[in-house]
Amino acid sequence: MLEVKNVSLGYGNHIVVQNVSMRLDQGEIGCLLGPSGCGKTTLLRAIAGFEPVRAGQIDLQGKTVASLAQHVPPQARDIGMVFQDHALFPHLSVGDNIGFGLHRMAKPLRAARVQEMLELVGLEGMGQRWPHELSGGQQQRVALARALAPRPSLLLMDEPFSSLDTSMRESIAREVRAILKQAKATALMVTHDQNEAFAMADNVGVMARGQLMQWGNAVQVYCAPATQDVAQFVGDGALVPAQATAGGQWQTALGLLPAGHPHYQTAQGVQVLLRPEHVAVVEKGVRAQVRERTFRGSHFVFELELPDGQAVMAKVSLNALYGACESVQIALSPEL
Ligand SMILES: Nc1ncnc2c1ncn2[C@@H]1O[C@H](COP(=O)(O)OP(=O)(O)OP(=O)(O)O)[C@@H](O)[C@H]1O
Repeated sequence: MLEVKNVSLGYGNHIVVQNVSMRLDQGEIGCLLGPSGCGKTTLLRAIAGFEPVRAGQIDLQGKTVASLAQHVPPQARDIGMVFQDHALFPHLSVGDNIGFGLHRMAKPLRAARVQEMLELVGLEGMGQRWPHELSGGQQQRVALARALAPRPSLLLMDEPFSSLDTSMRESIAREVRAILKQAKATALMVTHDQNEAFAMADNVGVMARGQLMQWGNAVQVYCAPATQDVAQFVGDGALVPAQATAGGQWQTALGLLPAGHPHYQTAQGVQVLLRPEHVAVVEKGVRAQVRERTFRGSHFVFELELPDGQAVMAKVSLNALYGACESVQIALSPEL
């Protein structure tokens, strides 16, 4: 459906996306996730046709739409777009916003399609309203309906929930996922919010410094980060020094980890990833000082410091009443 092959992109003399390859199958939802400035939006814009490629090629439905030799303009790519700020037309009703891209359709067919889209996004009976009469989440659903109405072969979404309240984003992302699945749409979203990406995507692409570091489902990306950048960007945790044992395991300050535990060759030697759930507060273990305690609803996450200054994090039950600066004993979780 969408295939990006060894694509590099840039502005002036500056290359900002390097040798990225990825594919989305029909009906699949992908998310590009990464820190600010890593090149996510530039890649999305190139897929839409707003940026030329510097190397590589982009295929849509088996046809090359971008390469050094070819550039199909955005309007000829059969792509729908949803932007950060919804970009609804304030002087058009909700129904006319949704029908905007359907001008070539006969009027009755167009009205029927608008009705169908209103139902799809759960806004039946709101076609006559003005955009300003809707909540932020409802406006976002109108933007989605407008983008999906012409049945584009690919939907691109650039930070579509960033103007919404943080507490709403994850639930809206889940809602939008259900709508996209019902419409059997193929979609690619850009976000820097991992909860949003995990709630929305079949596969997540993690970018750092212009490169796609990993493309996989949420569990793969969280449990087996392909690179140090992915380990640090996705989820909580700390990278701690480790030495290989004769048996192929990893020796750390907290004990032995299995050979397959996520580990990375860094400038400081091999480091292993310790997620908060990998570390437990115990009665007898290694002494550590609590630096900070964050409430996470079902548990606390403690930020701890070992005697050598190494930082680690631990997932701790709510009945643990330790506070900042207190000393605790920690060990690797028995589940490891
Ligand atoms: N029009 C432009 N001209 C020159 N440089 C640009 C332009 N747009 C983006 N850049 C640069 O390209 C790099 C990638 O930007 P891009 O917007 O793709 O990142 P991003 O990952 O989407 O970031 P954010 O999450 O902050 O939107 C950045 O270093 C940025 O400064």
